[in-house]
Amino acid sequence: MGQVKICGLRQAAHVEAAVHAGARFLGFNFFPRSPRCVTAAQAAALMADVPPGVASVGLFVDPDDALLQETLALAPLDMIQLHGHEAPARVSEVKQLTGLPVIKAIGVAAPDDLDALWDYGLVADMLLVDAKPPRDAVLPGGNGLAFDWRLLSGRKMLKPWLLAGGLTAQNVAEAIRLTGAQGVDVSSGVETAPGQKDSDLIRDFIAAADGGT
Ligand SMILES: O=C(O)c1ccccc1N[C@@H]1O[C@H](COP(=O)(O)O)[C@@H](O)[C@H]1O
Repeated sequence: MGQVKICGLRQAAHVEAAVHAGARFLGFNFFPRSPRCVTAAQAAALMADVPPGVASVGLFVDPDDALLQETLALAPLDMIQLHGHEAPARVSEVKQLTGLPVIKAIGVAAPDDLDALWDYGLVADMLLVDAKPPRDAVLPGGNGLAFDWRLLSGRKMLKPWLLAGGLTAQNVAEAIRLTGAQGVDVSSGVETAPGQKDSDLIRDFIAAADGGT
């Protein structure tokens, strides 16, 4: 089975659905402007029954040290996802500060955006290749937008990576086929409205991703 990350979880029933369906990563969103945002205490409660072998990932956008430390004091995350404009040096700092592996999200819209995959591959533990958000977007991710997956075809990566951006149960197998991704990450595609996850959509997505890998 390929690796699936279900991001932006806010309810225990959806955590359970994701775990039972075989998700390897669960994403908890700490970006205040997101409709998927949770507090550290809420994330801690959601993580309480997550079994070993399933990683709890904290999603942050340009976090300062205090936010990272305060969140980790309550929620024992396994990994940090950085989804803002963090420079490579900040990725290294966050790794050192938290002692946790870091997933760095890279927005892709055109071939020029691909150079960053190499630069961040030198410092991050895992890469997350997402669609670049539109200029006027409120959210730097989680917009349900895909990019031209053919840009990644045959691309050598320095680190393990997840494909994200506009993935759904309907398109994930094709996305995996075109990019060679060994893992995928989804938020909007398993929701009925922004921030409203759906257990059936989570199960359908994981089954479809499994069929594609
Ligand atoms: O989901 C959010 O609200 C979000 C907010 C800020 C940064 C990143 C966010 N989500 C990440 O974006 C990918 C792609 O989302 P989608 O499937 O296209 O909706 C998602 O998997 C999250 O990792």
